[in-house]
Amino acid sequence: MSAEGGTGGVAAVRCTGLTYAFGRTRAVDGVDLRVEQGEVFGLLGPNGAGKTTTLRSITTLLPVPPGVIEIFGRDAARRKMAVRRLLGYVPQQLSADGALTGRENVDLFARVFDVPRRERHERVEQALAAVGLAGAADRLAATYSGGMVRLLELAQALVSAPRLLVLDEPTIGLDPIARGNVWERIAGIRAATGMTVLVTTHSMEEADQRCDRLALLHRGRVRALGTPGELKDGLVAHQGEGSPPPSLEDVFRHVAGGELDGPGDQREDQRGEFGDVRRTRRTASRVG
Ligand SMILES: Nc1ncnc2c1ncn2[C@@H]1O[C@H](COP(=O)(O)OP(=O)(O)OP(=O)(O)O)[C@@H](O)[C@H]1O
Repeated sequence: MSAEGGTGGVAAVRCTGLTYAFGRTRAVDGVDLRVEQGEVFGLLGPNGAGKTTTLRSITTLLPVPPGVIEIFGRDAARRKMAVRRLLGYVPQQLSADGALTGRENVDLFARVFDVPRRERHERVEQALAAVGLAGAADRLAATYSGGMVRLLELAQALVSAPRLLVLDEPTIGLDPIARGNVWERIAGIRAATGMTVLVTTHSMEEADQRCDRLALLHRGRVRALGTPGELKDGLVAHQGEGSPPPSLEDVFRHVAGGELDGPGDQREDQRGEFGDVRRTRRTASRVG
């Protein structure tokens, strides 16, 4: 394996020295990442670490120079439209329209993403079925629960049959059953299609159980990279045998905790919580 975890072959995502600044705020600061085809890759880190900015760069929503991001071998700057055709993106912000039915929402995405007209009907039905919403497809999205809205957004992202599904905090604000349901659907679709999944989450439990590999971002940089097991073993090696088995949360506190806990000079927006964030998307109410 290379330092970025590569095993050779074309990566689903390759970032080389990705840097992005909003004015004087350097949100992402030299990120090198390689996501292999077919894996579920988790981006973790405290609030303000640069996760969303990284995802928005990868999905071509923020401009990056040539040579910095490649998606399945296509340069994101030079071949933006070709890259967009390979992607499905579920952003943190609500992307479903409460005044439309579930089916109409998915159909809208099929049109926007240029799904060929003769395939459109079938692809919309397949996407709704894949997330378990076929039975609710004729209801207005405004009547959906928060968990159903997230599944609808997943269907919207899936309707273009992406090779890479990018999810920004897909389970935030959902109860444990709805969270499990979203992950089960993602796992099922991935098993059926071989799709690559790149996801951000604040849930250590989900990262541990659902992701093949993880990158911990802190202040715009990758501070740790590996499988959940490798990251925990690394902490054992550092602390020495005999310490209690570490959790992923322990790993993260070790990597960035000193800075997070210290008085420091951090801005409020860069102070992080490694536990579940309390903020929720309040999806259902916002749809209404
Ligand atoms: N549109 C913007 N304008 C100015 N600054 C921004 C903008 N978007 C993000 N930032 C800043 O960039 C940094 C990284 O933000 P980003 O949203 O990428 O972090 P994150 O890891 O996704 O955080 P969270 O877990 O809270 O979603 C933060 O300091 C943030 O305040």
